[in-house]
Amino acid sequence: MLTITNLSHRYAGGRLALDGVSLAVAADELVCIVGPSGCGKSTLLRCVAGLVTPTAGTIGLAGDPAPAMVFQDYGRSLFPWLSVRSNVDFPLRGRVPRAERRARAAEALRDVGLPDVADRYPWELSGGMQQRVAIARALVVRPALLLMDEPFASVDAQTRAGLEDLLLRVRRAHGVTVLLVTHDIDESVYLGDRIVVLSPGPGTVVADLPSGLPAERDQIGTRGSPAFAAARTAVAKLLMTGTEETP
Ligand SMILES: Nc1ncnc2c1ncn2[C@@H]1O[C@H](COP(=O)(O)OP(=O)(O)OP(=O)(O)O)[C@@H](O)[C@H]1O
Repeated sequence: MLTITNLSHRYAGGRLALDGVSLAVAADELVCIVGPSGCGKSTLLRCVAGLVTPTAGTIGLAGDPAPAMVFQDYGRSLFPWLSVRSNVDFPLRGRVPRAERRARAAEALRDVGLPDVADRYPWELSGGMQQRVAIARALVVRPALLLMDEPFASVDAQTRAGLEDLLLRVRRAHGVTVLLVTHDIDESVYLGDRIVVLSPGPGTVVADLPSGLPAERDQIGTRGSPAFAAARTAVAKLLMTGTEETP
């Protein structure tokens, strides 16, 4: 689905943000990227989204999946002057007739568990609900690839757990491939089929680990399991030392 090869990016000011990152994501996989602040996680996602043109390396997207992106800051990514319905169907404007746009927005809002808020405005909703609207807006284009940049970092812990489970349900229901950036080790293990650990900036891939967890996850059982503890410890060590553990 996605093949990133030797990707490097230097911003105009001269700062090297990424240094030779290679990474492949198969169809239907959910891959989490973790790394210290400033290591280039957002830059990597922006390169894949086409928002930033990397200075070196290649990004291959099989089948032209036209990725959709969800940002951390839902407060700034939703349009406050548009209703929830209009926010969600916005990416379809000019591409899809109005009636179908409306139907698809309603379907996306049902997918994120918000069937009754179409006529409300984003500022009338809680932070967690707003982020669900942002996810619905990403789903409305039926993306094969969903890019998520710290999507749950701005909500409280309980809302966050709900949104994590929502993402796991949605990716299964829609067979969507997900590349998700987080600085939260536990979240990367709970959500990921694989966890890619980046070094301090400029980011390079330190390790690419399978989570080792069964596909079915739940907040209590999974997080309390020995496999979860083992994966969390492995990722934490890699983040602290920046090197792979020798057996
Ligand atoms: N538009 C820009 N112009 C110049 N430098 C930038 C720009 N955006 C990011 N950088 C720099 O590139 C480096 C990587 O930034 P990036 O936001 O990708 O890291 P990150 O891992 O996502 O950080 P965080 O976890 O703190 O969000 C940082 O040193 C940052 O200051």
